[in-house]
Amino acid sequence: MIETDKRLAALAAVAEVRAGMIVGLGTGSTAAFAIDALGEQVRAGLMISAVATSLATERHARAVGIPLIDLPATIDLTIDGADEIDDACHAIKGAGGAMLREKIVAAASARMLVIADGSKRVARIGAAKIPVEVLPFAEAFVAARLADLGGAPVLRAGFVTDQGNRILDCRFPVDTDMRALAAEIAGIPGALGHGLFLSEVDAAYIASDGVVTRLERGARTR
Ligand SMILES: O=C[C@H](O)[C@H](O)[C@H](O)COP(=O)(O)O
Repeated sequence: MIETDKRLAALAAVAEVRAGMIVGLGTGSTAAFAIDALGEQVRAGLMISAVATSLATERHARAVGIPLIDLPATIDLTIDGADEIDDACHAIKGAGGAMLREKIVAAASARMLVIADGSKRVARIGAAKIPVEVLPFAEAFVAARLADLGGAPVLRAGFVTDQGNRILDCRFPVDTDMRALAAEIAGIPGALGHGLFLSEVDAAYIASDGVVTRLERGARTR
């Protein structure tokens, strides 16, 4: 059922893709449904080009025939999954370790859509692990700073990002001010990116028991 919901959410987002667009392709099991659907449309004649947010997505996109380009200055529309999303379209991403490239692609995008099954929808983000990508040289230093912030960082064992870096998974107290936290993490030298997406997501398609709900963010803040 969850797989059906992931697919339905993905199809709803893919319906926003128009000919000629540059599309950002997310990473993960939900984004994979969007890549499959777009690949089908490309093979049927839809002209788009795409930017991949991970090496896995790059391989998948090539396999289904979607033409890929390097990151341009502007992307028209990005479709990506999330680990948690609230009704204001604040999200946590990065369970698959791709959040650094995902954040760059999101920032370059005129519009970003999150797709998810209903298990990802929460009243307030923060229960999911918040991953922080760290330069290996700076691992102990960044871990200590994250611990000072209350994040109880844990190294993701055996995992190396597409950029050759490590991930520290953090859990912060539930009442943490996420916007202040995002700024604090961004200010730690050696912390290269994190999974808090507080301003990037414009809308979300969330499917539960076969019904797709669309969440639309208010005024864009960036
Ligand atoms: O690094 C991984 C990405 O942020 C994914 O988009 C996120 O973890 C959701 O993945 P899934 O759709 O597999 O739950």
